[in-house]
Amino acid sequence: MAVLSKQVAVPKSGFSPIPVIDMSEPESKHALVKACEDFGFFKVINHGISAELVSVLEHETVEFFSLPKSEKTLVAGYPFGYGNSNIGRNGDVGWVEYLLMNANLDSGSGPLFPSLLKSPGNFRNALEEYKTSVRKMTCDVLEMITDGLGIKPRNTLSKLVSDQNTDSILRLNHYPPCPLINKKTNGGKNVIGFGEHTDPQIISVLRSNNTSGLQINLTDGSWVAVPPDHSSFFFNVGDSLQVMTNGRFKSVRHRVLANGDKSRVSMIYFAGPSLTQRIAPLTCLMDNEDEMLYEEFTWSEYRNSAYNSRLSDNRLQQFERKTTHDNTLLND
Ligand SMILES: C=C1C[C@]23C[C@@]1(O)CC[C@H]2[C@@]12CC[C@H](O)[C@@](C)(C(=O)O1)[C@H]2[C@@H]3C(=O)O
Ligand SMILES: O=C(O)CCC(=O)C(=O)O
Ligand SMILES: [Fe+2]
Repeated sequence: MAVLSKQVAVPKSGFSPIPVIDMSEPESKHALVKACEDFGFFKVINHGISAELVSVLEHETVEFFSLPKSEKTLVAGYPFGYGNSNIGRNGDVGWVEYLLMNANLDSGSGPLFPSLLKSPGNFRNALEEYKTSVRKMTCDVLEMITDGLGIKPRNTLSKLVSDQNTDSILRLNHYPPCPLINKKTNGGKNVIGFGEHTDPQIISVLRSNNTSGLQINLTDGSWVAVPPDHSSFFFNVGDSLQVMTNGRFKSVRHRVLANGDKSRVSMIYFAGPSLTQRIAPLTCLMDNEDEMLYEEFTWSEYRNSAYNSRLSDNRLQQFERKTTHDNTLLND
């Protein structure tokens, strides 16, 4: 596995500022909107997803990653399939192996489905049930957000990701314990599991085992560790939702640091719209004097441009509009 070892800022420790949203409490909608504005990140509890389903999928995922490398690479591919160390096609590497799958309702598990497993049927069923449950929870969260924003109809956002033909992805990540994290040999430097980035889609839903590593970047530039919680889900605002809210919601930068002792296993559902969906600030969220901060684009255009970029790039920059304020400054 290729290694990227570099000195990274030490995250704040102690009390965790990560907002916790109780899905069984309708009034959480206000805290939800504030979390999207202040952090672009929140943890969801009382979500109603079966712990049994999640633990079966985790078990099957661990089984898959335990296969010999020669077998896993039988399902290697791009953009979907097994990958190891290399993230995307533009030179990014991390201490991670992964399985990326199309999460469309009608995609089935595709030709890359790992039939090499002892019990492929269990893995396939767990994946299908997980995608269905997580998509439903994502729609519930997006509807709570629309309510909190005072937008009607309630499905303004959820309809973008609930369809048969949305461009959603399911990613299983495995970060093996990293022997390079040893103070004597590398001077206590961190090893990057998954480099800092924002997610291009509308919203992402992450569940991991109890191994730490995920960090988010606060608006003051500092990194904060996200305490792992295997029974909860973590949501992060993606670039497309930042644009649709005209910058009101923040697409949070995040990264994963490798762990010296324990493996981390995570599953992330990236809720994306259909390829032809127009992404632009929602006029119902704008006041008369507000200016659109972004040029409009289709999800297909944005996805193509994102997949040609490096992980840490600011992908939205090229879609930012010059505002009257910028033009005034230029003319002064
Ligand atoms: C370096 C890259 C990997 C990525 C495609 C990209 O060119 C830039 C965006 C990356 C990202 C981040 C969120 C998701 O993990 C992902 C699947 C996505 O949609 O955008 C990855 C892409 C990837 O791993 O191929
Ligand atoms: O594995 C994780 O915990 C996060 C990975 C991530 O951010 C991603 O796959 O986009
Ligand atoms: Fe991510």
